Amino acid sequence: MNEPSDVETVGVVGAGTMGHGIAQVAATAGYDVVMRDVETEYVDRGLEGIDSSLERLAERGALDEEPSAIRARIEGTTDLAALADAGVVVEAVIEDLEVKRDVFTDLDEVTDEDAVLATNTSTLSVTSIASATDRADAVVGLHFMNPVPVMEGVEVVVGERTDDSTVAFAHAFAAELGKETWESDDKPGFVTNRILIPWINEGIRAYDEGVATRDDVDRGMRLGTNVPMGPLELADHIGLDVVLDASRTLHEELGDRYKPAYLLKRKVAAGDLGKKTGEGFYEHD
Ligand SMILES: NC(=O)c1ccc[n+]([C@@H]2O[C@H](COP(=O)([O-])OP(=O)(O)OC[C@H]3O[C@@H](n4cnc5c(N)ncnc54)[C@H](O)[C@@H]3O)[C@@H](O)[C@H]2O)c1
Repeated sequence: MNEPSDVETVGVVGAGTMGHGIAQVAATAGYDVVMRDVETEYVDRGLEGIDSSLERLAERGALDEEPSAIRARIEGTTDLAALADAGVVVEAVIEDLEVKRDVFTDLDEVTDEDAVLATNTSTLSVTSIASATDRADAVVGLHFMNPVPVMEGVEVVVGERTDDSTVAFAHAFAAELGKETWESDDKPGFVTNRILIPWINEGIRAYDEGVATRDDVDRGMRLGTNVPMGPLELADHIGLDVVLDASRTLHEELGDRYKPAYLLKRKVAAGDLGKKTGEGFYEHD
């Protein structure tokens, strides 16, 4: 098993909202990073996201290095074999168990046997993902929060077969990235999404059922409970498709109190996914 301090290269699979954020914080912490997505277009979009985030952080004086120096440590690719030298790989592809299991089977083949394989899943079973490999002891959940460069916490999720040394690695690696951690057993939604997802769905229902306007649902929760974002703003920020996938898993595993809101399903069916498509509950530039 690797120690985070021995790791030189971090692999990231998926260059979307979370993947490119994870690549950015790993490079900022000094690691070389290989970020892989399925199409060049998605890789390029992820790299552009990193460029603009690094520029913003530099303007605020939040970086110890020039953005270009950090950026030079990140290689974007569509080639899975480019992850061969990674000491740890964090998977952040879409929230679909079969897609994630396929990715882990591939990672098991291409990476060194000492490499730790982590999943950023929001709600899926780490144990089911790990069982697609021959190294379930070295598979762990590393659940980063969005936006990754800003949020301080990472949830470490312990699967049925995750070895204690892998859990220790996960905490230490997150600390190397400047994050604080907490630990959750491999139960649907872990700590955060088990509680957050029904909160978001209830906010969508309150809006849909005319309890208050969109803005007042969010304003009410911001001003009334001191959260930084109301449920509808937060849903746009996360991605309505991601919220719906998480809701469906929780509903399936935990019953009716986790049923996805009707309006959430309608927005996703219309392709209005929030910030990433420019329209969700709000319009975004
Ligand atoms: N968005 C959030 O707020 C948030 C927070 C925590 C965790 N997560 C979890 O992180 C994961 C990614 O979510 P996201 O919001 O970044 O989604 P996203 O849709 O922004 O990005 C997913 C990316 O994965 C890529 N992809 C799909 N199959 C792939 C494959 N086989 N190999 C490589 N890339 C592949 C897609 O092309 C896309 O670019 C999900 O499991 C999600 O539940 C999301």
